[in-house]
This record gives sequence, C-alpha cells and structure tokens, in this order.
Amino acid sequence: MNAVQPRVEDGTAALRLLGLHKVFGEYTAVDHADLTVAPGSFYGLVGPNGAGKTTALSMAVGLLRPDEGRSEVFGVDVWADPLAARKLMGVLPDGLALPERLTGRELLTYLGQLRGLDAKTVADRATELLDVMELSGDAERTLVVDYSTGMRKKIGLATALLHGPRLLVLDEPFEAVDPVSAATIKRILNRFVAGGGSVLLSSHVMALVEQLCDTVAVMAKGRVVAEGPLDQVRGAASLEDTFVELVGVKVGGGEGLSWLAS
Ligand SMILES: Nc1ncnc2c1ncn2[C@@H]1O[C@H](COP(=O)(O)OP(=O)(O)OP(=O)(O)O)[C@@H](O)[C@H]1O
Repeated sequence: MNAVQPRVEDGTAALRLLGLHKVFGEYTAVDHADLTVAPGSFYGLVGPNGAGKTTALSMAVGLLRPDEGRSEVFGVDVWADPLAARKLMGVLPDGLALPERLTGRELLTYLGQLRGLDAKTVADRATELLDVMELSGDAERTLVVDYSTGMRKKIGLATALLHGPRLLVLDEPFEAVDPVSAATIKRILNRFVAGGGSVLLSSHVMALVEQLCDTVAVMAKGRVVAEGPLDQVRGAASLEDTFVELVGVKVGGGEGLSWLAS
C-alpha cells in the first residue's frame, strides 16, 4: 500500500475513550465514558437497546462531535488529527450510508482511490475482498442500493478493511447477517487479530461476544458499568447472566398480553 501510515509507538492503546460525553436535548446518551482497547485485543461492547453504544462509538471514531472528552487511536487524537486517525482505523458504522448507485467493486475502487491507494492495489484488494465476502460472481452486477441488509454489512466491512487499518471499530457487524456469512466474518476478524490487528465491536449477541472477544465492556444508561478481561467480567456466570445483573433489566415474562392467547 502506498498510503503512509502514521508512526505508532509500541504498547500504545489501540483506542482510548477519555470521558466522552453526549447530551441530546435533556437526555444524556453517553455519560463520561472511558474505555481502553489494548493493541491486539478483540474487544466486545455490550449493552441493552439505547445504552449509548452507537453514540459512544460514533464519537470515538470521529463521526459525532462529543460535548466533552476525547478519543485517541494509537495515541492520535481523533478530533485533533482526523486524517492520521482514519488511516489507522477501519470503521463499520451503524446504518452505514454508502454511495448506493455503484456495484460493490465500483464502491471499493472509489473508496480505495480516495484513501490514496494505487490502482493496482485497489483492484487486487477489491477482488480478494469481494471473493472472501461472497460478493463476487452474480452479485458483482448488483448495485449496492439493491443489496440485502446482510450484504450491506459485508460490503461495509470490506470498505473498513480496504486500506489495511490496524484497528477495526464495528457497530453490530453481525446484525442481519446469515450464519454462513457470520462464520466468514468471524474467520476474517480472527485472522485480523491473529495478525496483530485490534477489533472493537458492539453486539447484542452474548454468545458471539463470549466466543470471539477476550475483553468486554458493559454499557447501561450511557455509562460503562464494567470493563475487563471476559473471564473477569463474567466470573463464574455466563456473560448473559452477568449482563442482566449489571444492567438491572427486568426480563419481560409476557404478563398482560392476554389477547395473545385468545
Ligand atoms: N441524534 C439523536 N438525537 C436524539 N437522541 C438520540 C440521537 N442519537 C441517539 N439518541 C438517543 O440516545 C440514546 C442512546 O442511543 P444509542 O443508539 O447510542 O444506543 P445503543 O446502545 O446503540 O442502542 P441499540 O442497542 O438499540 O442500537 C437513545 O435513547 C437514543 O434515542
């Protein structure tokens, strides 16, 4: 790749969120959140609906300006030096807005050139990524606007990987993805981490986080209520039981709804 990567000191955290805070109107979506993703770690962020995960990740990667706090990618301040930070990370945002009237290959070519990769590197990587994501063959004639939700996740992940980042920040990468594609994505992410990359993903699927991640954080009501190695956070219980206990959610038993039984 000919795009120059910023210099990174060994041992610097892959990602640090330092007191990130966001208020929408009267509502505090993220309340002074701190997180540290160690280099080489596979980090899972979990939390109930509305906990503030997407808001926190959007601020962390430079897509949403925080009211307070900052975020560093390998020591580079995301808001002070966005270009350097973006070279180091690949992002799959929630509800990714992609240029839609392009095929997957056209999209990768466009983004690759925008990121300063030479034409041959872009072409080689696009072919490899489309193959691995099972978006080659017939799918190559499909415009992104006609992609299914799962296909959009996969092309989104391909765009995140294209420039060879050292950190991936993925908001719900497995949502609406079929089991075969999920297995493919898991393999790619495991390979990325085995090669020295770092991943931060959010997910609602506890079993998946337990299977993939070595470190987890639990968010509830905008706060980080637990963070640490997976085994430490869940203790002797499952992550799901720990999660329910930590976030204090009431598990709905379907009381009421009597009309459903009629
Ligand atoms: N642009 C916005 N304007 C107003 N409120 C917002 C905005 N974005 C998020 N919120 C609110 O902030 C809270 C946190 O939302 P967020 O999407 O970050 O949660 P989440 O943990 O990602 O949820 P989910 O798991 O359902 O995706 C929610 O109550 C949401 O309604």
